[in-house]
Amino acid sequence: MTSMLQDFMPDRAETTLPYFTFGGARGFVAGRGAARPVARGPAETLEERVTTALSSAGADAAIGGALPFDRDADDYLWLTDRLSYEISPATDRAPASTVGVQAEPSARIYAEAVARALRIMEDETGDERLRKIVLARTLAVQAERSISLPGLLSRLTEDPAATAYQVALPHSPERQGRFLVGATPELLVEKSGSRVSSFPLAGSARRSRDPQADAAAASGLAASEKDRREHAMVVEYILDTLSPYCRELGAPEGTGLTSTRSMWHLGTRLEGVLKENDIPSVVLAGCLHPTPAVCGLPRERAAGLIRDLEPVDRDFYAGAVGWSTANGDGSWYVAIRCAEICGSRARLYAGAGIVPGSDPAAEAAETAAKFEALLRAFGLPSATGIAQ
Ligand SMILES: C=C(O[C@H]1C=CC=C(C(=O)O)[C@@H]1O)C(=O)O
Repeated sequence: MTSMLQDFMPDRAETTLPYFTFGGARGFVAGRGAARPVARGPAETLEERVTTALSSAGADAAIGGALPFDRDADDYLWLTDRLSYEISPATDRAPASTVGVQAEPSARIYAEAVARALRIMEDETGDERLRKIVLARTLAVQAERSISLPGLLSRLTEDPAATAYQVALPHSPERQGRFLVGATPELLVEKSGSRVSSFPLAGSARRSRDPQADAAAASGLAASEKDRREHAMVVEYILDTLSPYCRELGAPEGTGLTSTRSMWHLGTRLEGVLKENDIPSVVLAGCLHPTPAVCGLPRERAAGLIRDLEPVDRDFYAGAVGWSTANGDGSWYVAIRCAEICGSRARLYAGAGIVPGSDPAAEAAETAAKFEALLRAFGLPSATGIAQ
């Protein structure tokens, strides 16, 4: 049986799917041409593996793909001999007609896990105490037939505030032709020459179709002390992690409101100037991820608890996806608002940051709101997963 992955393996003609693709309404960057996999490994060895791969590559080559949530798990990157800039793959094709949606875990069980995390935070003292954890849940979608990736990606480009993406994931005997497809509003790190930037998001409110209710949701978020605390931890962590690489780094505009079609967020644009221009953007992404926007603080403590409290493995959700050219320039995004697609099955992921003062039911509702962009792209009702 021919897998979807085989359809775009290196030796085949440039046919359907690129190795990785990122873009929006204005166009796409895609990895094309001859390609080979970068040796796989954990975050610790990323720089060494990337340097080796690029040492034999041409000036137009690029590395792109996905870093998993777990820093000890193997990443999945491709070295392609060129990037191509393409117009959006506009298509009316519906992704698929869905036949079943199952919340895993249910919103109720998720809220219980949030309550447990809050109790842990309350009970702990000292520097190593848990200060923030991001807990996620999933929706398992079964479609009638194979899900159309161009159809899904095309629908995801409709929100100009997000970067739509599709990256190949490693396949196993049971799961051939897997992809991560999503539309993320969160830039992990971008490098252009000596300039580096990041746009961390944390702190959320669901948007409303009613303009008055929408404005109230925005001003409620801007005034929320809990959300500002949740956000500040991410900004501080990114500043601390990037500062050894930078001779200038700051947040010139401070923290403000930003929005996608379905969510309001607190966001802070960080801008810096690198000490060394040739550090690959993928290496910077490897240092930063997973930030407290998707993991927590302290990072290792939160990652361990996430493994205990979440019943479904995150795999590449909440990792990083992006591309890096031969001279190191490129863009890496936080892999959120996404679904893992494999044939006729999809698994949607959404998480929410928990800090002292969080309310379990409100966090469950927030994850439901974060599913909305993907649900809309699938043509499913936005209420799916709220009460399940
Ligand atoms: C973890 C996710 O969102 C992060 C990004 C923005 C706002 C977030 C929040 O308010 O909790 C999360 O930190 C997700 O969408 O799965």
